[in-house]
Amino acid sequence: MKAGTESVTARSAAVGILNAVLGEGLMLSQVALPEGLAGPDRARAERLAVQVLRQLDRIDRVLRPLLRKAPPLAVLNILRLAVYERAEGAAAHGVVNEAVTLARRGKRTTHLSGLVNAVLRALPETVDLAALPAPQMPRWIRQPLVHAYGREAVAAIEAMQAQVPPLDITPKAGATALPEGEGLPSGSIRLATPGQITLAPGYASGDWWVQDVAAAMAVRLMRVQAGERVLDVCAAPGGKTLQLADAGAEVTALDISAPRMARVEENLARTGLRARLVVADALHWEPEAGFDAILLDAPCSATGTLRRHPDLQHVKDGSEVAGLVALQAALLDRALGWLRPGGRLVYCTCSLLPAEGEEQLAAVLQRHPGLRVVPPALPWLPPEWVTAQGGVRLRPDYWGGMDGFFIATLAAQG
Ligand SMILES: C[S@@+](CC[C@H](N)C(=O)[O-])C[C@H]1O[C@@H](n2cnc3c(N)ncnc32)[C@H](O)[C@@H]1O
Repeated sequence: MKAGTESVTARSAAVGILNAVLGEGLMLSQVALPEGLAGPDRARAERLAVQVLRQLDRIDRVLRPLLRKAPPLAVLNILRLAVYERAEGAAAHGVVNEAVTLARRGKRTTHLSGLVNAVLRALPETVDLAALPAPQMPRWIRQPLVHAYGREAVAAIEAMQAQVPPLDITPKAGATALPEGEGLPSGSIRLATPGQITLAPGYASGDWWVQDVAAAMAVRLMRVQAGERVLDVCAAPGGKTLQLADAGAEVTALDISAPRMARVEENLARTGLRARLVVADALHWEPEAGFDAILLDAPCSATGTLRRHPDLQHVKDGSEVAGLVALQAALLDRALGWLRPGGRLVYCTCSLLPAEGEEQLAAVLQRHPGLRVVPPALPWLPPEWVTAQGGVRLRPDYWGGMDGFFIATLAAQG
């Protein structure tokens, strides 16, 4: 296959992804890529689509003055991709030619290939997306955040979300083979050049796993001791299960999804760690005995992961949040009943919304008067991250970028 054809294939798949996300409301993980798309083209197509989704508002600002009326979505997405590639420094003639070729090939776009040509030729010599205001989160996310954290914090979060996120890994205790990177204060490593993860030193030997620095903090806050009986309630795909097992705990990992649990199994096998796996609905399951510690990484809006999953803000509308908040409360109430006397429960969500964090904590304390918050005691944790209630609010603009998370440790009083 000629190089030109190859890149058109990746571009065409990228436009297909954009059409599915922005037209059909599919999450990126639900989009089926064309069969037979080669591995590198597949990766490139996904990367291009994610970058366009991350910069969508900026790209549309560049295009708007050049369009008299909005073209059909399939044409608009070809233009969006081309603008992104120009901003990345690709040569103008190559980008225009390939965009026009793409338009000509599509049944829904061929009649507008002339428009694609004209618009892209009218682009300024230099397309500088970074000079434009960072895209804003949709109202259902933005408004509660402005209210809770203020405009300045929200602007800092949005500026971070417009950037390509770094890749963090959690090293296994005693790991010998590690890729090059920056050691973060909490023990995670931020990779210098992520490249192809499966080829990085120590991947095959299971010396580490990919895990955002913020996600790893929930287990660090648990301060698990070797030999403790620990339950990981919503475990899959298992990054936190690995941490718990690596700390020497006797881990039971539970998840409602069998396919997702299969990934926990794979991760345990690669890293040589052990846990008992249970596929069950936590709202109906009952343990045989109480646990010393429980981690509840509850299902949530995932609004803390917009840096990595910019598709979410283009697909979701916030209508699921109330149901998720109710599910989190039900899971909390159930899991609290599985603690042995003196045990502790760490509740966390990768959400930025106070309803799934700070407010969820206030509500559980109200429902369980015997419960108290255990303040975090970790030397590297900046005190300003600790909330008035004793929870930890992690924001995407911290430490050069991390997932948004809320974490709180609960224990019975006395
Ligand atoms: C945020 S993810 C967990 C991520 C995981 N702790 C990790 O670190 O890799 C939430 C998980 O909750 C699971 N889940 C949702 N409802 C559940 C239920 N009723 N019982 C058990 N697991 C559930 C989902 O299948 C999903 O894997």
